[in-house]
Amino acid sequence: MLYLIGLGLGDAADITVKGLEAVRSCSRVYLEAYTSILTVGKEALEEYYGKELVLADRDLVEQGADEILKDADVTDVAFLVVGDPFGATTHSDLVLRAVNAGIPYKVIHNASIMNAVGCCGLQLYNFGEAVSVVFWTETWKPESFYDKISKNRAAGLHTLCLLDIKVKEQSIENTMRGRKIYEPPRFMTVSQAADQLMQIIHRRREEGEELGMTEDTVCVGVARLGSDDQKICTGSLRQLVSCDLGGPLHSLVVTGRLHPLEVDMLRVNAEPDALEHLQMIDSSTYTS
Ligand SMILES: C[S@@+](CC[C@H](N)C(=O)[O-])C[C@H]1O[C@@H](n2cnc3c(N)ncnc32)[C@H](O)[C@@H]1O
Repeated sequence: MLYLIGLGLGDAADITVKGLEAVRSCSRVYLEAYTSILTVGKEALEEYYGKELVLADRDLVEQGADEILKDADVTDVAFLVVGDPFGATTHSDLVLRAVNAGIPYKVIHNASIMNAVGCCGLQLYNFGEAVSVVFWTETWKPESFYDKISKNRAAGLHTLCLLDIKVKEQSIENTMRGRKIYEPPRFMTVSQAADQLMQIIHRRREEGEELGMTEDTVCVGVARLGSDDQKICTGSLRQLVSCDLGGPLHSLVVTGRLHPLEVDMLRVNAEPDALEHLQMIDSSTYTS
């Protein structure tokens, strides 16, 4: 049996009882290590589970799936995913490979950033399509996430922006020379994502485009949701450029039309200036 087990968002103890029992019964346990991270590392999980874990990077999952599935028809193998196994990244490829190989599989769910983000006070029903914000380079500055946010906002919907994670990346030079030297891991912060959005807004304003959001749009930055030191900060996009929410992982929410209850909830974690702004919002007409 292949078990896909969600680990939740906080620390080692966030695994469900059902998940923990499955982990302990498996002969091999893989920890997916490239789409999300917990605030604790592999060793802390090993100690808590009483089980050795094999780190599964992108190469292993995408090119070495046969190794993960080996003998899973006669023995139990676990594939651990931070959050929920089907939250944001679906790992459908691994499931389809198991199905095609006649290997039974079972999913043990857990909290995901896709639903935990509700703790910021916005109603999950009012979210549109989630987007990914990637690190810009000198020569590659994609803006498609802004267009999706604008589309959501035009429909009155909020947008969850998942922020880039770069692990086991190589510089172009090292790749070209065939050297296996990796860059240190990087995790995009709320401040960096807000800054990229501000740059898009400025550029599009100069081009005379009608804007889907502005520097004054109310946004929420969240960090390390589910952990003891989670942070939530509500402010205008401009304010979030200078916020420091600490270590990874971060997500940014761009609000759409706000319900009065959502405004009340947003006030709980609002920056002082944003508080004034929120007080002025007439939720039925809010669009800025
Ligand atoms: C591919 S998604 C996460 C998928 C994961 N399986 C889940 O269900 O949560 C990874 C992104 O989610 C966001 N994220 C994940 N965990 C988070 C947390 N605890 N706090 C804030 N953002 C988080 C970050 O933006 C991160 O880059």
